[in-house]
Amino acid sequence: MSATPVAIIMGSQSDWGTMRHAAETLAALGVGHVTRIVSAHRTPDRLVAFAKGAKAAGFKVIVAGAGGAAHLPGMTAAMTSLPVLGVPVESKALSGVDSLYSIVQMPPGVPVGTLAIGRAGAVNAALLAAAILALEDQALAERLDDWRRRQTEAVAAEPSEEAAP
Ligand SMILES: Nc1c(C(=O)O)ncn1[C@@H]1O[C@H](COP(=O)(O)O)[C@@H](O)[C@H]1O
Repeated sequence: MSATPVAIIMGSQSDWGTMRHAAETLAALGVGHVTRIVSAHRTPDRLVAFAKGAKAAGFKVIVAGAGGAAHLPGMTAAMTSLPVLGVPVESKALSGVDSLYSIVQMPPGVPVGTLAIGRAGAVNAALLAAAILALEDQALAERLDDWRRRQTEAVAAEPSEEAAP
C-alpha cells in the first residue's frame, strides 16, 4: 500500500475549514494522505495534471470537496477511474444545496460517491476512504473497527446538564 493512498483536494483555501475534518479523521485512523488546492475553474491545468496522474502517483482514493458550482469532483472523476468521494462544502448563498446538487447528479457512467454537506460529509468521506482501503489492509480494518467501538462507547446513556447543548 502506498504511504499516501488518499488525496484530499479542494477548490479553494476557504474549503479547508470543512476539509480539515477529512484530514483529521484519516490521521486518527493512521491513513496517509496529502491535501491540495485544485480548482476546475481557477486552476484547470492543475486539475488535469492531478487527475490524469493520480493513479500513477499511487493514490487509491480521492476525496474532493468544493462549494457552489462544485464541478471539481465530477471533473476529477471524468479523468480517473479511481474512486472519487465528493464533499459538498456549505456555501454562503445557498447553504451548500447548490454544492450538493452540483456533485450528486452525475450522468450514468461517471460516478462520484457523494456525501453530506459540510463537516459530516468530510468526516464520512474519510471513513469511507478508509473502509475502501481496509478491504485490502487488515490492520486498518481493525483500526476502523476500534474507531467505531470507541465512538459507540462515547455515547452516554442519558443526557446531562453539563454536556448541554
Ligand atoms: N466549486 C469550486 C471549484 C471547482 O469546482 O473547481 N473551484 C472553486 N470552487 C469553490 O468556490 C467556492 C468559493 O471560493 P472562494 O472562497 O475562494 O471564493 C469554494 O467553496 C470553492 O470550492
